[in-house]
Amino acid sequence: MSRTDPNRRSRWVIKVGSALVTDNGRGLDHERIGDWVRQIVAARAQGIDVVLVSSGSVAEGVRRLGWSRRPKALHQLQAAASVGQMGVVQAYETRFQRFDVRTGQILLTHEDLADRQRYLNARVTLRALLELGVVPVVNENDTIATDEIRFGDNDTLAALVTNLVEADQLVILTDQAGLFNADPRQDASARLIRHAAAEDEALERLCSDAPGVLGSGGMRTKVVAARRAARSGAMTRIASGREPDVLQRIAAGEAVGTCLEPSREPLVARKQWIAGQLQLRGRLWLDEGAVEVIRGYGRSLLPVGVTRAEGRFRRGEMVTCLDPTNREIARGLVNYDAAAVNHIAGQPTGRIESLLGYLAEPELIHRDNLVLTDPVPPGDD
Ligand SMILES: Nc1ncnc2c1ncn2[C@@H]1O[C@H](COP(=O)(O)OP(=O)(O)O)[C@@H](O)[C@H]1O
Ligand SMILES: N[C@@H](CCC(=O)OP(=O)(O)O)C(=O)O
Repeated sequence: MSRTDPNRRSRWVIKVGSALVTDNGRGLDHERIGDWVRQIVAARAQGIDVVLVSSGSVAEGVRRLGWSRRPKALHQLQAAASVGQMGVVQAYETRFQRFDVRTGQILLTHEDLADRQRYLNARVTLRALLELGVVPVVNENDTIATDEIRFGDNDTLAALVTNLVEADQLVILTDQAGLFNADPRQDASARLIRHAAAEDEALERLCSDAPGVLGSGGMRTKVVAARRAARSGAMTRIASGREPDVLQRIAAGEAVGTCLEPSREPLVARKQWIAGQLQLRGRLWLDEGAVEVIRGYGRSLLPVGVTRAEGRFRRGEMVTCLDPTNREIARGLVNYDAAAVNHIAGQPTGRIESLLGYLAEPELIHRDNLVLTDPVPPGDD
């Protein structure tokens, strides 16, 4: 479902930082985790689907291994992440279980989101989890990511996940009340910024480079994350995870923390984002019926409405959709490669599996991934 669908539940990505999750390195803060879980369960009942991005694996691993401080060597960080991640996911799973809500672990690397195929796979999995009512718990796959390919901080990862699932809002919970006009650790007179434009590059200059002892990005990566999230039209909220009922108050519309708003209207942002993502790799010709349901009702494109395909595109790449008179009506990310599309063109969805031997998706292009081309006024072509 796209952001414009009136029946759509809203979607938040909630990121929680290491210091919060591990009570400043003392160990997983089960009580606080339980409190966020309670609020997430309440938010879901109000129509908000949540993807959780949680840090804490390294900090918790360091503690479990009995080390006195965060190591510098990558192999030690990776070992700590491997040990600590067990505790992080277990803590969420245990708490959600009390509300009869399932969780699913997703560990991502930079490459998973840079490579189109893997990007699409991650997206499909996350969407499937949300449709099943599961709360995905995401972290970077620290155990295999090397220095060159690491996100390094979960603020960046959370922003990319926000774009990936087209979330309406990215909520970054941290150990400060929000973004201040100077680092409150260094300047006691620093004031909280309540509202700003996410694209405002001057915000970065307000952030000191130093993260907390346990965090890795500091405030700068949060501000940059807000800018990234704004590219797909999402708003970012930076707030304290220690504030009572913080998530519920945000859901109720209260001005908690710092609100970083995208300047562009979400649909415009979303269109530009899809269009800016990829090059056109192929063309699909649609029959009149498909043109009508896509234009008129914003439906997904099914194989039955396609007459033929041209180009050497792969799954996940962008194709243009043409009407029988060669006029472009939409662009979108296709779920099958060119050979497969030509094989299933004109066929009902129920036959995909027997024709190809597998079913990647029931749609050729899901409506979430389909951007209508502005209609050409009569006589204007
Ligand atoms: N302008 C600022 N406003 C708020 N915090 C700031 C600012 N500049 C730097 N910081 C620092 O960023 C820290 C939060 O970043 P970090 O430790 O990485 O948190 P997290 O673990 O939640 O990701 C704060 O504790 C604060 O000291
Ligand atoms: N993947 C790492 C994330 C480190 C990180 O970004 O921490 P933070 O700046 O506290 O969100 C971990 O789980 O320890």
